Amino acid sequence: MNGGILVVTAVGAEADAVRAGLVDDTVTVAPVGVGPAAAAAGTARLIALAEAGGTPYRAVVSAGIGGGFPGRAPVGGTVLGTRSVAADLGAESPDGFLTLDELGFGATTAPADPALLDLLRTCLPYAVTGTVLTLGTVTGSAATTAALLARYPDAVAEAMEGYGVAVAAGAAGLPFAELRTISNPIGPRDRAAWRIGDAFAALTAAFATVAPKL
Ligand SMILES: O=C(O)c1cccc(C(=O)CC[C@H]2O[C@@H](n3cnc4c(=O)[nH]cnc43)[C@H](O)[C@@H]2O)c1
Repeated sequence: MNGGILVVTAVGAEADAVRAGLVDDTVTVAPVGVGPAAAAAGTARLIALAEAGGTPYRAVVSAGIGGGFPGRAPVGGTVLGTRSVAADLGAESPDGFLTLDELGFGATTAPADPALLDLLRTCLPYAVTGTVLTLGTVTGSAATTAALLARYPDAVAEAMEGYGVAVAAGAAGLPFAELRTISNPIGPRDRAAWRIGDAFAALTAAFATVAPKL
């Protein structure tokens, strides 16, 4: 895949970690804010500006740190999303959570582009592959962790931006993928368990391998 790749992160420190792995300027890295709304709005604006400037992007990657489901994605590990799912977009009911799809209002799943995902998997054979959840609220209890896994048995990680980035990329007809490195286990809130430095190092290592192939 030649040039014009947009990598969207939430915060500047994630963008710096990605840039530390790059050797040239074929990849544009931009922090657009935390959460799905900031991710969607920021990504859409960057895509539109590039199109208007005559240098459109060829693909979009949502990248950054995330939480890993214990036993599936270890802290310090790397995850590639087969799909990014807006896991809290829907309605509660006495019988359980209803997704937007079930309500008939749209889709909550954004699949990764197969060719882009294949390329990333080839570059990162050590990465865990599976569903990455996008949530507006960081999971902080065993009960929510279990409920999410019951609804999404193939979930490996969660973060707060992937689905938003995917919606913006999809609206522009661009291939999308999500790459996360794991800073913390998902479960009862425990700030002492965070390993942000390890996750940033893994982001740098991943993009050092991936960027020359994009
Ligand atoms: O205060 C806490 O307990 C807490 C726990 C996990 C994450 C946060 C954040 O505010 C981080 C938000 C930021 O980082 C990504 N991220 C990292 N880990 C997770 C996670 O376990 N669940 C969801 N998002 C996570 C996220 O994409 C944001 O950009 C605070």
